[in-house]
Amino acid sequence: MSQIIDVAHLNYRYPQQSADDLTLKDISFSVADGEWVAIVGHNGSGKSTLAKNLNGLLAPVSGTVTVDGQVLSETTVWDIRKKIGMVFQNPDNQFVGATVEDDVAFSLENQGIPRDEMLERVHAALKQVDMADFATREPARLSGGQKQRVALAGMIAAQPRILILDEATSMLDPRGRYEVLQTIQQMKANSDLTVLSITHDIDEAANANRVLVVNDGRLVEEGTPAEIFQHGAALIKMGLDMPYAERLKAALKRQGVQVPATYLTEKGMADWLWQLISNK
Ligand SMILES: Nc1ncnc2c1ncn2[C@@H]1O[C@H](COP(=O)(O)OP(=O)(O)OP(=O)(O)O)[C@@H](O)[C@H]1O
Repeated sequence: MSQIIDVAHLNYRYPQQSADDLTLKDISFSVADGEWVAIVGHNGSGKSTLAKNLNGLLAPVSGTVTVDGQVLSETTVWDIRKKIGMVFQNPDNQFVGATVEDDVAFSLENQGIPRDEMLERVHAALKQVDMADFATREPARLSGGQKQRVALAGMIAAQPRILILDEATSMLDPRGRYEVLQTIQQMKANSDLTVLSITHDIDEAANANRVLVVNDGRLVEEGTPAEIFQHGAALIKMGLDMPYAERLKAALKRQGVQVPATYLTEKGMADWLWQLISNK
């Protein structure tokens, strides 16, 4: 698989920081075309700053960001932004339309799509996030979770090559989060979408092909969800919750039950428990 994102030795500092201080410290990683990568880490570790460096909202002190073969610079930034859809934690700052449908349509405006097709795509996207009934409402009057769904609908309609989700499901309840993740999976199945999701949600991270852990501006771990979740209680130090299967294992261990040392999914734990019970 070819690389769609390549970050090399990225250093970033905010203007008000002193010259010897950095928010992002020598970050390097690549993302393959079509991959789903989760970025996890404590509050304030630099995840959002990293996301904003990827589409040129912030410019690094040194290091390079290459997207789809183009090195990010003042001249390539507009080309690159067309390929990246970003959904932030607080969608309020992203709304531009007077109504929900206008807002979703705005994401398509610069693509020169005929009006009929545009309307079709807007309504299909709103339906996918279960917001079709709100098409003519004012975005400002929606709940936090509904706003996140509308922001996601904008990205579904725009069909970017790369989707960056910055805590984009944080205001949804577990069911809503599950539905949105299913929608993104579907988007991925229908196109060669690459997903980068910044999240505290363990299920969102578990859906990824790979997990990157950021701590104090540095990339400190990288692995498959299984490799990362194997860290058990140390996950909490990395800014992640423990997956349900790991919490269950810890509780069984406290009861004196010998549990497998390797990471198991919920299904893996269920199979293991079933075998344990059947053999008694
Ligand atoms: N606009 C800004 N100006 C100055 N410092 C900032 C700015 N935005 C963020 N920071 C600082 O940069 C560091 C990294 O913040 P960032 O928002 O990237 O972290 P994060 O990992 O995304 O956290 P969270 O999970 O809370 O969103 C923090 O110390 C934060 O206070």
